Amino acid sequence: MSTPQLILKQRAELLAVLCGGGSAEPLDCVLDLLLAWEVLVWEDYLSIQVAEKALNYKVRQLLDVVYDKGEDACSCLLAAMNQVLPEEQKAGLCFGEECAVVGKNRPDTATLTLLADRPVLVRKLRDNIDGALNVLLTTDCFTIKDCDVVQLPVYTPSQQVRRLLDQVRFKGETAAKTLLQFLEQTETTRPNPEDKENHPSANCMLYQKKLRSSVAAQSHTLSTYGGTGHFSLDDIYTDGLLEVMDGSGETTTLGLEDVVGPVGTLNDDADTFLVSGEAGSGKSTLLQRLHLLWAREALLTNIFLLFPFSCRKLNAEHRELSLKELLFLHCCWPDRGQDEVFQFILDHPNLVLFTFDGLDEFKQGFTDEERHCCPTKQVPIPVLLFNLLQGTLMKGVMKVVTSRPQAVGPSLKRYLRKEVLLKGFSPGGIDCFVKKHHSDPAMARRVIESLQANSVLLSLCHIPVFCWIVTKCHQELLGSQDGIPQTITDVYLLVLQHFFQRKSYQPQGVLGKAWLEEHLDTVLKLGQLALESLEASCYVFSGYELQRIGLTEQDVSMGFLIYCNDLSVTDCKRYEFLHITLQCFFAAFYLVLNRNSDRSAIYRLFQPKNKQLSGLSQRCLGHCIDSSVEGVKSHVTETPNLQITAQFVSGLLSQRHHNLLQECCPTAVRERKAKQVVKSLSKGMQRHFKSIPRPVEGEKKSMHAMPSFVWLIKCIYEMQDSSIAQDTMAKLDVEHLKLTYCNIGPVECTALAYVLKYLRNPVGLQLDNNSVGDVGVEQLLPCLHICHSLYLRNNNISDEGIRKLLEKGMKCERFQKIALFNNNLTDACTQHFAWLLKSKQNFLSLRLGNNNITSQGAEQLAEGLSSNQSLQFLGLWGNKIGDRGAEALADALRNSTTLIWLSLVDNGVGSAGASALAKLISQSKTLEELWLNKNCISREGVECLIEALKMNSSVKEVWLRGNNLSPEEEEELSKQESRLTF
Ligand SMILES: Nc1ncnc2c1ncn2[C@@H]1O[C@H](COP(=O)(O)OP(=O)(O)OP(=O)(O)O)[C@@H](O)[C@H]1O
Repeated sequence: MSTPQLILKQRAELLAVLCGGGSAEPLDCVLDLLLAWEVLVWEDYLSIQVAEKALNYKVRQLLDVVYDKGEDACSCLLAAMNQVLPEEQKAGLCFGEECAVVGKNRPDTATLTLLADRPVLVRKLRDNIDGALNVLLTTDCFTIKDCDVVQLPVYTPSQQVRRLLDQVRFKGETAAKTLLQFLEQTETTRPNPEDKENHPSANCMLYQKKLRSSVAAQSHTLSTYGGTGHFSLDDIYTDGLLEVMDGSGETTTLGLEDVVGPVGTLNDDADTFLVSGEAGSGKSTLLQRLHLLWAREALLTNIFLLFPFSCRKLNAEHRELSLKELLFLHCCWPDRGQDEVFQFILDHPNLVLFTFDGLDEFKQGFTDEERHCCPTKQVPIPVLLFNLLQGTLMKGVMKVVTSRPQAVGPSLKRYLRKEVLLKGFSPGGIDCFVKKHHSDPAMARRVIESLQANSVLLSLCHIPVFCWIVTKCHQELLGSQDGIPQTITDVYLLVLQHFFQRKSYQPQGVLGKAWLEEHLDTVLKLGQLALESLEASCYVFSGYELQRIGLTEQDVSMGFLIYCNDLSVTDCKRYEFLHITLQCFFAAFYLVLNRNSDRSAIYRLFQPKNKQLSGLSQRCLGHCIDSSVEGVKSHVTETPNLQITAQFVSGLLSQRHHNLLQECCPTAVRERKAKQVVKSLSKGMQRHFKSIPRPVEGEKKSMHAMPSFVWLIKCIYEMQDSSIAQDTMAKLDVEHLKLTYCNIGPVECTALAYVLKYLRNPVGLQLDNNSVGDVGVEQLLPCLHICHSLYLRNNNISDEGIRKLLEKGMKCERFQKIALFNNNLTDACTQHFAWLLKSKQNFLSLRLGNNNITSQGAEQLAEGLSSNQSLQFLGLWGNKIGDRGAEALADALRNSTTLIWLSLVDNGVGSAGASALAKLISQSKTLEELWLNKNCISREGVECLIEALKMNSSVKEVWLRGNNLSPEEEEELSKQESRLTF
């Protein structure tokens, strides 16, 4: 194969390796060589190195320019890449035959010498840029402005040298001569820089060792278990569901190792990887696992240094710091050669990774208003963090950030390389976690059985933090006399009981009925701390703050607060709640039980957008609020925590917990607060309903849920009062309810069904692109009777979920349409659809695209279709039904008097299938559109279709793009029948 062909064939791979690490260094090195070998002339170089263009643009430009230059230039490009790329990146690439770069005569001008020696000069000058600039300045070859252009801190030292060389060339022969003379003079006195470049020095190696061992120490146990029994991360870590979405909305499941891999990349030029997930979905734990595996050299082996940061802890850093100080103070300090280690970091951004856990907890919302690119200048922490995320500072260093989705606004999204969604545990993950948690297999089995017997509880366990609580409180759970927990408030009350029980002197399981009253003082103090600090976005507390609130050592020993595992240099002990959701729970308790709270506290909680710090919080938490941040527009990241708190407030004020709370708070106060909650929920819903636009003529009245709609529904669910749900839904009048991309998992499905079942009129429920799963499907069943259509595209649903859904669906008179594109369905689900079609003679639309249905499945479906006289739309796009499947379906549909639309796109259907479909066409009086794109139908098959169309007047279009036909055949056949589209 010729070298231009080689380049063309491997274009994607070459692009990937030259852009892969996000660093421009490999491309720059290749350009240096090509300039030196005279493959590129200066104009070519300028057309590639366009300052404002992204790296991938430049690489593409290089490939195009060299390709146009022909065979020799292409050979040289491959040779240059072979020389520049590290061995592991060359695997799988073909560089063609070794190309001898023809030795050229020594150039006769200094300017040309700079080009010919460019690769060597970059290495030589890197450690002496200041010296070179000095000489150029004093000889008047350069102005101060020229020096500034070269020394922009955003450049790595190699890039600074290249800018210097470019500038010298621009200045002309005198400047070039001056630079060469300078080099000659300094040459003899310099140590060999080449060794330094490729191999980290002994000091760097030592630092790496120290960093690895401190990261390992910090990450090997799970912090939530501190004080309540230890689990090493190895013993308990269970893989969560990780997904990434590409630009076209398709999702792919990922492994931990792919979090910083290329799959799902949306922006080649960015270096920030976001892992987003709801509260307690396991983001911090995932990061901890990543850290531990790096420290053990089991993952991210190409990363030389990994610096872990917690945004929670960065909140407490009020000093202005430089990047160097941030790294060394907050992670670990080099024992030797600080400057050398830091220089190594600056020179090798592609070997460094930063992680920032919990961006949602960072006090200040992301902004890119203040640019900062100097690694040694001290600036406030937010400026440092935001510039790192944008890549203005330390371009090329990979950054992994975790956050709840609500905290990631469009301004940050622009700087994301990709977004990975963490969706909690799969059903298999729940089992695995319980087994890891209980070393006694019999106990594990009992817990799993009790979960399986209660689908509400099972749905909660998809969120790891709930799974942890449920598993941890198994004793209270299995022996509960108050019924099985239904809501997250129930689950967190279990935790409370569990912790108090541990410290009680009473025998196991007999915490007195008045247990809350007994511990009320502790609960209220913890509640006060929790609420005040939530309002101030403060999650770490000093001993002084605990004292101020009156928390004693005994209160702390209950285990709800843990020591904050902090690597940074501060001597005082600091505390945090076991998990942020527990902080929300205590805050809710305080709002509910505190007799002195101001009367509008509940209303304010349900209007987080208008949130203002209460006088109390301002007074008490002045020290928590970063003075440098005051005055900056308030950020919205605490809203999710306040929303969780509101959920708990709703739950605690529900009638179900009347007995528990009756001795702790006067009934009249509680009832007043409960009324406030109901009023707030009702008002919140009204706001949503008012936002519903008037339907355009001919279209359905439809509501696209705003983000807080699901939250309000969850609050109503926590109250467990059907009359509230009923009253709310009585006011909703829509035909279509759209909840796509709303992070709806099984827990949300439970709440949705609880409320939506009271809708007055039937509705189309659109839940595409969520994580409903089989358990979520089961949770939706109580509202299926009110759904005329159910859209569940891309939701991880398998055959078992469908079995349960259709069992109920068959009995629901109004249920007429279902869309299940892109789930995990196989032939095992088609018999259920066949029953549905047989038994429901008003069913209209069945869309099963992009699943794994083969000819067998199609045959099963055909059985149902042959006795159905209602179906109008059947979509099987992207399955594998083949000719046999197409024949079975065509046979079964021949007697249909209702079918309007049929899609068998991309199903491996050939001419035999087409000729069976031709018979369907010849008999059908209703079919209007037949979609057969991307199959393997040849001329013979199309001719059958043409013959059949002669006898049919209902069909308007037959789509045949991407079949086995030449362009000439397509042209000829479309002339014969205008309804065919190729
Ligand atoms: N992969 C996992 N394996 C085992 N346990 C897990 C896993 N993920 C989470 N957990 C459990 O759930 C708890 C909460 O998880 P974690 O703190 O990682 O969630 P998070 O998404 O960071 O929450 P938040 O957004 O509220 O800070 C952990 O302390 C641990 O007990």
